[in-house]
Amino acid sequence: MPVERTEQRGVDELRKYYEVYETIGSGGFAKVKLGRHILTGEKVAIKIMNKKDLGEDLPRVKVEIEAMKNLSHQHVCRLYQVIETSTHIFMVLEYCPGGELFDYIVAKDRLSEEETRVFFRQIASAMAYVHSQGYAHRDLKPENLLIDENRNLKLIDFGLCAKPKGGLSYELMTCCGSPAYAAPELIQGKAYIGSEADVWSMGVLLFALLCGYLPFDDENCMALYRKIARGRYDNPRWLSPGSVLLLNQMLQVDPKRRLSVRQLLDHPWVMKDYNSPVEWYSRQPVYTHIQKPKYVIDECLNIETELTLTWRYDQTTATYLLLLSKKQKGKPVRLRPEP
Ligand SMILES: COc1cc(O)cc(Nc2ccc(C(=O)Nc3ccc4c(c3)C[NH2+]CC4)cc2)c1
Repeated sequence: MPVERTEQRGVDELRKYYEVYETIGSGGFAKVKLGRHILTGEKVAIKIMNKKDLGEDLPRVKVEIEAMKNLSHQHVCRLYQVIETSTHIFMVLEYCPGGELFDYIVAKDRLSEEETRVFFRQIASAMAYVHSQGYAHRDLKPENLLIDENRNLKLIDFGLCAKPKGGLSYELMTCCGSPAYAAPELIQGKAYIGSEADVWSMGVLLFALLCGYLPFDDENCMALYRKIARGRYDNPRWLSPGSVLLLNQMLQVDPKRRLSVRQLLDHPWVMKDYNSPVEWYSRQPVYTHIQKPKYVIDECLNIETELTLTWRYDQTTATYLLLLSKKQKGKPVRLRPEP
């Protein structure tokens, strides 16, 4: 079978369930296209990966898909369906029409402390949840935070996440993520704790939101590494004393002196104007097993069977989750009429 016909078969499988429109994002070995789920009419984002382009990145994709199957949270982009053919892997994801937080910051130059606090509380909520599930994200940056239709943030791209077998207190060695947001211990190749490295990245992100530029920056990679390892940066004059203090507590070179995510949740700066800690529990827990109603198979025998359904991330999962999403948005919960 010629390659192009095999490749076309891969895309045909996708088109059984989704209309596919323009490219809305691309990076590395994948591109993301806008799509529409035919059965429910709901818009989705479809991450398209050609296996022959993936090469040694294929394990990263598998890591991310497994992670996404265990993560369901109001500030984490939802995975609806995975379609794998001989040539492609398609990840059908929650659609976030506001695009990247990165572009939002650039468009506004920098954000006010009040607006930053709204976004930062959502980031802390997502990270506390991800850590509670035993994962470290390891690539936190404004490009990996999308804005949904209600101006809420959604964390994306778990391709570099880690779930140490012994739990998050176990040390990691892999150096990964984007240098400007990477913690000193990570870029120095030391053994590090994923959640502690994530807090450093959150500090760099908080600085970028409040200032509109990076605390550690240099075109030369080695010069950048030296600045991060030294941990010295200037606070612009418009930062409040509360912001300066919080940044200092997060951008501690020694990870043991750094704030934890849990300490962030009720930090005075985070609580200001809200007077309540960040809610990090998931409002949409992922039931790994959906309990079907018990059936009495045979009155005489009165055999009760519990049919449990596991998420297969197939068309059924996508249809169920997209109908649930429609219901949560107050839209009529019905399938689109046959064309
Ligand atoms: C877990 O979620 C993931 C994981 C992953 O590996 C990648 C993604 N990538 C996405 C990228 C973009 C979008 C998205 O919806 N982008 C989008 C949608 C609409 C518009 C834009 C971007 C930008 N211009 C305005 C219109 C969704 C997921 C997620």
